[in-house]
Amino acid sequence: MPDQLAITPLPAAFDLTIDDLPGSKSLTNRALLLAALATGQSTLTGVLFSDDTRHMLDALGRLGFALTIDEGSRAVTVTGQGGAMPRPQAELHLGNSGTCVRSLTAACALGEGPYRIDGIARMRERPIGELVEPLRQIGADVQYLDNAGYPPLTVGSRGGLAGGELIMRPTLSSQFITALLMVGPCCRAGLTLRFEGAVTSRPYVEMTLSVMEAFGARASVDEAFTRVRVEAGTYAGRAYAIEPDASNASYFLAAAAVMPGSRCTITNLGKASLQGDVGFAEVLGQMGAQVTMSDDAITVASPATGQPLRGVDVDLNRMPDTAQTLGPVALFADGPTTIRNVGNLRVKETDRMAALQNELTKLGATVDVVGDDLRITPPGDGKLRPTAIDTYDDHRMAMGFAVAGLRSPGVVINDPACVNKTFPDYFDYLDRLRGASASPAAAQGRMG
Ligand SMILES: O=C(O)C1=C[C@@H](OP(=O)(O)O)[C@@H](O)[C@H](O)C1
Ligand SMILES: C=C(OP(=O)(O)O)C(=O)O
Repeated sequence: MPDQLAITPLPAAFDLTIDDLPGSKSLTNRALLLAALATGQSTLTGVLFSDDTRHMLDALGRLGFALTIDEGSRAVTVTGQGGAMPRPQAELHLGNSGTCVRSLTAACALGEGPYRIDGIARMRERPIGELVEPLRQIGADVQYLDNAGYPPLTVGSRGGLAGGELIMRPTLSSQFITALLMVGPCCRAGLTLRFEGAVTSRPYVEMTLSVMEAFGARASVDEAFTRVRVEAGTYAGRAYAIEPDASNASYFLAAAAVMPGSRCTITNLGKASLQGDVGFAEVLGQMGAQVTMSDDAITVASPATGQPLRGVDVDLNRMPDTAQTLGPVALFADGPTTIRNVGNLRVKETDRMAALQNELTKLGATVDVVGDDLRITPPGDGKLRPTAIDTYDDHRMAMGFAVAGLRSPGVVINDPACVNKTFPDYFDYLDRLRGASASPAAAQGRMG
């Protein structure tokens, strides 16, 4: 990919159905790890192949699990070892993948070790202490190799994890809870987590429990979501189909919302999804976009003729990865947009609060960060300033800001290859909108 990619505005409205969106990163990495912890073989279909999932595949290989990878048909077969780690030691390099670093730190605590876990420079700035402390309490030996509370680290245990009950105060990332839950069945006494306070990014924890149950775990949650109990037991290998990635669907749905007269449908994703990010379509709906969602399809069309997008005041704690989709959409609204309760954006691929503020400001918006909230006021004259967008090695900066360039001239994406983290073919999919922008349905302005 080039160092910079100019996004040219679409020539006309588009009408497009995407029925082959690549698989979910979150589901792929959960299913791969649970398949490895299970007894017997699992075949996963709809697998995402991107940097983050290649790190998981590579790690499982280094840990000694047998994998058969068929990238062409998006399938992976994993031979599980019933909760055992085939190799007693390994070195894992996990890039900037939070899902890998957190879940593999917990899983490696099942083996003797030491297993060494590390990532790129940014990963060494992403905290992990809120996972390490509870892991130590249930029998893991974790040593920080550089800075306390951050990778790199080594992990292992003498004879596995005891389990029992853990009190969890609010964490910066739900991935710590996910990591603990996934090893829950392999703990001698099972695992009970008691949450003191709200669980951040909660739909991801619910997703974890759903995938665990699909692989045969027994788990229960109370109605108020203050206690989760996972029984000791064994995961069972199975065939598992991975859904398309809902976070990555958000960019195409956003494009339909901002491009007058346009419509986009994503299939195999809808109300029945395990991914909280399907809720982003409803945020576009609150802004005035026309939204329909069935069990297995989502359609978003721009507001009815003559209606502008409205600014919105929304809590995105349940779907933080969509903040970088909403930010650029907010530029086209008729008033300010407030994104609330997203403080943990500061510890993701980059400091996403700062990155959003910098780049939206370059495009002409006024952006105020107040505590864990972001307030975005679009340019007063309604026109975006042509500019090169810095992406901070963060795939979602590239993907989200490219949407603005579909409507407004002069948007250039720096380092577009950063999309490889979760969506290597992103710009090819974006070109499909261009291809569909002269389609007869769109040209007739069917969406009003
Ligand atoms: O569990 C997961 O698969 C994820 C959880 C979220 O992280 P946080 O819980 O840190 O918000 C999300 O941002 C990330 O992309 C994937
Ligand atoms: C935050 C993200 O990734 P992770 O935490 O898994 O590195 C993301 O994909 O937006």
